[in-house]
Amino acid sequence: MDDETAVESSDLAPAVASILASARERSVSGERVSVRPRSLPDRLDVVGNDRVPVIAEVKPTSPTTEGTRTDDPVALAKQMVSGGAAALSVLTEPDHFGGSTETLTRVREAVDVPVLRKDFIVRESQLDAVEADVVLLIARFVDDLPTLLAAARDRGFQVLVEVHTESELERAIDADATIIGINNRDLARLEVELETFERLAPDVPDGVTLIAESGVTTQADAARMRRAGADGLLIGSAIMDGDVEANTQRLTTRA
Ligand SMILES: O=C(O)c1ccccc1NCC(=O)[C@H](O)[C@H](O)COP(=O)(O)O
Repeated sequence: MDDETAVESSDLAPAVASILASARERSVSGERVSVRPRSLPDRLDVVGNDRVPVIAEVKPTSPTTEGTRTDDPVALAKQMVSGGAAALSVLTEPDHFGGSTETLTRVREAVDVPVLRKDFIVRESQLDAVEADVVLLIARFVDDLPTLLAAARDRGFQVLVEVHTESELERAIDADATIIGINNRDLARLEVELETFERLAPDVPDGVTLIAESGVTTQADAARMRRAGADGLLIGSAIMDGDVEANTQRLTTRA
């Protein structure tokens, strides 16, 4: 089964349209994986008793970041864990985020927390060859969400389904997603509004692990997302900018 979406490139920021086009075209080959994942929901629960449960993101660059961070991503990942990160996210998209699947594999070997593969997965074949504890499916880009979700689960992955609108959230719920991320970043204008999470979170059923994604830069932002119901916060730019361990320490400390 190969899965493509009907999303119009003209509705997306140019960088996102280009990433989506290459995700659809990138040839992927490799053996089917069978993952024994570290549990993301359990880890967020445990860490959330004492600290802000943060999924810290190894994100060397991005369409909205100036410059590229070139230090060893494995060293950065270890600093994130030392700083109190509950879990990690590793960008594997190469052209706009400076990521790679090799980096993900090295990071996952070097730490013992759950690791999310952050990429634009739109076809089942992209789920092969690379192990991770969690994979991301962006609802907007996946037409047949239940089928791709099942394909990921069949390989052992936990699945974070990302949404940005009410209708995408409905699709995620209908597909029985158990981990849902509400992305505060709009992929058309790349603008970030924390109100997005606050607006959608009340419609997420009990029992779903709910992640607030993007735009958290201060302890006050983190507290705001927790108050609105986030079980975990996905934070990239604010951690990658400067001293990664100190930034993680600050953002995982309750305000
Ligand atoms: O971060 C970007 O510039 C970006 C641009 C286009 C599509 C996706 C993008 N980011 C992906 C993410 O989901 C974020 O890296 C993640 O949520 C962390 O966000 P932040 O803390 O705001 O860096």
